[in-house]
Amino acid sequence: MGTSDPMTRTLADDDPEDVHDWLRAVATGFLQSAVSEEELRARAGAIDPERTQGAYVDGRCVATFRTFAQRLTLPGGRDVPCCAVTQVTVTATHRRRGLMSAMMRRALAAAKERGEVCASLIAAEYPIYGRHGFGPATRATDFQVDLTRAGTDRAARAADTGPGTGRIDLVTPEELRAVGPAVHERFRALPTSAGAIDRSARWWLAHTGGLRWPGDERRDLFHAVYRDRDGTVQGVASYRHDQRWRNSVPAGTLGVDELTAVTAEAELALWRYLLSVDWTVTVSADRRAPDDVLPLLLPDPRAARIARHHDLLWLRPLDVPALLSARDYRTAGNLVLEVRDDAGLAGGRYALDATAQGARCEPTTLTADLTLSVADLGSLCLGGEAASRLLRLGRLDEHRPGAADHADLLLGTRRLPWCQDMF
Ligand SMILES: CC(=O)SCCNC(=O)CCNC(=O)[C@H](O)C(C)(C)COP(=O)(O)OP(=O)(O)OC[C@H]1O[C@@H](n2cnc3c(N)ncnc32)[C@H](O)[C@@H]1OP(=O)(O)O
Repeated sequence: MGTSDPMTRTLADDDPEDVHDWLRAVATGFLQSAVSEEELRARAGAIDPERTQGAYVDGRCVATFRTFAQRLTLPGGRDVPCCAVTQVTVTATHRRRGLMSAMMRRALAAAKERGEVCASLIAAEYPIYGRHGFGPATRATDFQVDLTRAGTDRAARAADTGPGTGRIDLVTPEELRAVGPAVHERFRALPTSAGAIDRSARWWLAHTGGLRWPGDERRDLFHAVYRDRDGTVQGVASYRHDQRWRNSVPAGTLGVDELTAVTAEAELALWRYLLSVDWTVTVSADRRAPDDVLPLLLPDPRAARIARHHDLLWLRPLDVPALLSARDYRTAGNLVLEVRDDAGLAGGRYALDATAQGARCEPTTLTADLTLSVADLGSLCLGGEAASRLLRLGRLDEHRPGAADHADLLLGTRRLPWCQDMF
């Protein structure tokens, strides 16, 4: 067994075996025992060697860390470049020696250098990333709808989308690949889509079964689209069905994998469709917005049980002026924030001037209204957390009475920020 200290490096540009070794280490880090050659080939396509770090001991990869370029939608519908962090693993033999922290520091510095406005990730466990300046910025709700209690009309026409409106069509994976990306891009640009992230061509390929490997447990999805009266696709939904029966009676669960709608009409029509599929007693819908309309669509909203309510997207501001200038605010107003950042990446005092025409945020010497950590700014910046709640916890310092309430008025959003995609 080697005794040398781990050496951290980015992957080689021109060596597929280097990438494959790294992917095997990711699998080990995530406690997956074996990876097929086919899976290695399929996964390798996502990897940009320059943005991928590995730590090596005697030539063996013991820690992994990867980032990729992402676009994040802010309140108001504009998006900013973001550094998405993923596949962070340290093999059990080498954990708690600072390997992850060292790779994180390097990745955040590189992101700042590239001009990425913040970093994002989905945290496996809550306590890992706060110390690196990440705060939970969006939450998601997993609903389980008991159709036997919901009071919905099971005999109604499945695709009844209402008088004179559009229609639901089931489409093939290839058809979804053709129409889905444009719907999602339009969705991302809506003023109410804060927290949405872009989907690559690879994302659509994986979602529609174009990237598979043996042992992949993803079940085949059905894809439905909503077309409005003019034939324009305004929403898409993908779902699976477990086809369960008990004593000759349907006992199935329809699992909603995703639902993205550009119009309210499309959103309602797609939900009505998903709630009406025969052989179904339970509709499960994971990672929905906490303020999704789903429960209120049911005559008995309590039939939509909340199975889980959890943090999803975590954000780490890297460029406070760029982040706060690009979003819209609920009302006009001024706020001076003192941001503490132990890593020295985004700290400083910043003046925000929000108007109906747009916002400006720049470094200032004015007296601060609030002092907060960069991680708490990550939680507040999309409007998914309240400054007044953090104040009650003693996590913010208020230098002007009412400043936290004023921050809530400015930063709060009509709809909660929401990200339904895992990465
Ligand atoms: C975005 C994503 O990819 S999420 C996936 C994260 N990966 C996993 O969960 C896979 C299993 N776990 C692991 O691979 C590792 O334990 C990691 C990646 C979570 C941490 O890697 P390590 O190299 O052990 O972390 P590192 O030594 O840098 O820890 C830094 C600090 O964070 C703390 N920390 C690390 N992991 C955890 C955790 N799971 N819970 C609580 N604290 C933690 C450490 O105790 C340490 O604190 P200290 O500086 O006060 O001593």
